[in-house]
Amino acid sequence: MLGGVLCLSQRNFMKRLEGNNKVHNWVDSIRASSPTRAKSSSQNQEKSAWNAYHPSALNMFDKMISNSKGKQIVTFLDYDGTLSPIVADPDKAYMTRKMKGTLKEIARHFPTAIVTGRCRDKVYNFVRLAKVYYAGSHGMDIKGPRKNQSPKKGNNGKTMLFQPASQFMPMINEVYKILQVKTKCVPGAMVENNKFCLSVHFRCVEEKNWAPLAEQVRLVLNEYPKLKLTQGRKVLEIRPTIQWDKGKALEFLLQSLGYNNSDEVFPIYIGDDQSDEDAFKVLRSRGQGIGILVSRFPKETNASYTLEDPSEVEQFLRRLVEWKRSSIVTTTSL
Ligand SMILES: O=P(O)(O)OC[C@H]1O[C@H](O[C@H]2O[C@H](CO)[C@@H](O)[C@H](O)[C@H]2O)[C@H](O)[C@@H](O)[C@@H]1O
Repeated sequence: MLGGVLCLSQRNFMKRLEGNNKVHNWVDSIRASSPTRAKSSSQNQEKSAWNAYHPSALNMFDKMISNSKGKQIVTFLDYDGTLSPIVADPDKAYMTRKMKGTLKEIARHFPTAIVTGRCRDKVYNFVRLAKVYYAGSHGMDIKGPRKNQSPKKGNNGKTMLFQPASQFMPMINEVYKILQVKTKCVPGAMVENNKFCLSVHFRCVEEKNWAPLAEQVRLVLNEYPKLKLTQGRKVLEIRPTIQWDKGKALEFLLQSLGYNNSDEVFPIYIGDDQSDEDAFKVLRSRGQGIGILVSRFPKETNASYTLEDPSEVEQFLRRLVEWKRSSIVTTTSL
């Protein structure tokens, strides 16, 4: 009996320890995903070493274009931190006017999809471009081209909806309500409902309260084994445990565009966050196109190239448009 009681308390102790470790790992990874380091000379060296493996996509533009020769470029763009700068209020993450104009041109010249953790409707309200395909909720809510539609024809207004996690919507709504109540006591905490996933925002929470907030999230998630947690830039993201992510969404969109197992396509995926790594991995394993990480700081990544911030993303996209325009002029004047 005594042995049994000891075992139980030992088990409880181990469980608590496991819980504490989980919370600390999440908090560490939130910290790592948004580094704010001042530039010292050793950090400059670290950055140069990193850039040797992940050079600037602006510097490598000509090489990249020559690799895409004869292939259809398709652009995949993350939203927050890629097309729009990171801001404290997620409802105010607007693109600059310049970015919006460039994005419009990109979508005119190349099949283009926005792949985001956001709710699809919300991101559409920020972007408002009909020619773009939208994959919201980390790819779990895709408004994309009709299967095997001819890629040359664009979306023609004909789209289809793919929602592989639709059965989780009631659960997500339930957890959203619970988390709203449970996180009320943490000043600055905010929960965002992204339809098939949730975001718990840490950006406006004092760092000393990060662990208590993460602990609230852990306690709620304990009751929902069919949901899992991932980390982003000062955010914890709660999603269904289905095998679906931005990488799968990218493959799905390529297939829908008629480029399944095709050599004729050159996908360019640009993103800044952990969730974009799934897409970079897919491109690497297919040996196709390029992944571009948006980051000012060295980070472990599966992307080949880098850009520092959304303003460099805009420059890169503009060069792509200019190159396309000039290649059209050259072809028509031949
Ligand atoms: O896949 P993404 O488009 O990058 O979406 C990921 C999360 O982006 C948003 O949060 C991030 O941007 C906010 C606005 O700049 C910022 O306040 C927050 O700290 C960042 O994590 C969005 O609000 C989340 O729902 C997305 O999961």
